[in-house]
Amino acid sequence: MRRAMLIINPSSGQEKGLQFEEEAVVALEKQHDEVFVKYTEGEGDATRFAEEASEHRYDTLVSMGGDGTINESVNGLAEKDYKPAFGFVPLGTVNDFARALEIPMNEQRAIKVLEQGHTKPVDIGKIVGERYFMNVLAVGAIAEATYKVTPEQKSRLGPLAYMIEVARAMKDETPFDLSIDFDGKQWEGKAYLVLVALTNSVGGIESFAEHAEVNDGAFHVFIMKEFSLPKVAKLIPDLFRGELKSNEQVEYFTASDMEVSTSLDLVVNIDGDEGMPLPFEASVLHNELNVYVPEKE
Ligand SMILES: Nc1ncnc2c1ncn2[C@@H]1O[C@H](COP(=O)(O)OP(=O)(O)OP(=O)(O)O)[C@@H](O)[C@H]1O
Repeated sequence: MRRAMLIINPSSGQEKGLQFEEEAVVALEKQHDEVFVKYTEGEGDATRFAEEASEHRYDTLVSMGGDGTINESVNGLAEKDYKPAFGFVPLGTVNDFARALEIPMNEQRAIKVLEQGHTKPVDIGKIVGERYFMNVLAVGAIAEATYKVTPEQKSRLGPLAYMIEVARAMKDETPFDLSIDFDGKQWEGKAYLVLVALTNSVGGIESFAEHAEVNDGAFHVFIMKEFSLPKVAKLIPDLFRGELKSNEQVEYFTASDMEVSTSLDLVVNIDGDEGMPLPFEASVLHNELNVYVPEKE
């Protein structure tokens, strides 16, 4: 008897979830005897539903929503003794996790991926003692600028809305003292921004950490060091060419475990949402979840 749970956030992606409910149920019924649908009403619901799916040993958990809903679902599954296979239909603005896994942005095609039933093991990030994440951690006032993006800007401009706020913040930014202990080594220096990417796609830009694989067991750490104006101009072309890690304004390394502290009162941004004050410790949970992905020919 195979059972699937389908979590829908009815408010995600301009309320597209309910529109695709029936199609998703029909797709899941191809490989499951029973499909239970749960609707979120607010923060924490997707986590609770995912915990329930793990506790009651569902074979599959599927979430339809934006990165917020997917993140909450992953938080309900990570490090549980029993974990259902996890699938999702991206309905958000940025959908970094979907981009990294090559899950189509088109809802019907994403639902087809569930029907094919092909899964692969994927890494998850853990902020020790706090929570889990799938895409990226960011530290610096530039990262904090992303909180200023309103839902209206997001639906009007998409990922560009974030870039505009970041560009605004860069104008009057000052560097901070940063210290990262990682895998028995240490990096110390002045920085404007630190990004810890678990996948290639950051802020909707798939070339950000082009070489990152979803299950390489590594964080890809990018530190934007003190920059001089003529040189900073090269950051943008390098970013879109997938060469950010070799830019001379950027320090790059990989790590599987790291502790990050700074001189300023900064808060870590976790997958686009405000997290907790520094310092924090993060580690990679290698091959933590089995996720539905398109089958490669
Ligand atoms: N029924 C609901 N009505 C309103 N908000 C909800 C409901 N259920 C969950 N939420 C809230 O929705 C948020 C998650 O939204 P999510 O990120 O999935 O979609 P989105 O905002 O459309 O996507 P994105 O952030 O990528 O644009 C959570 O903060 C959660 O509390």
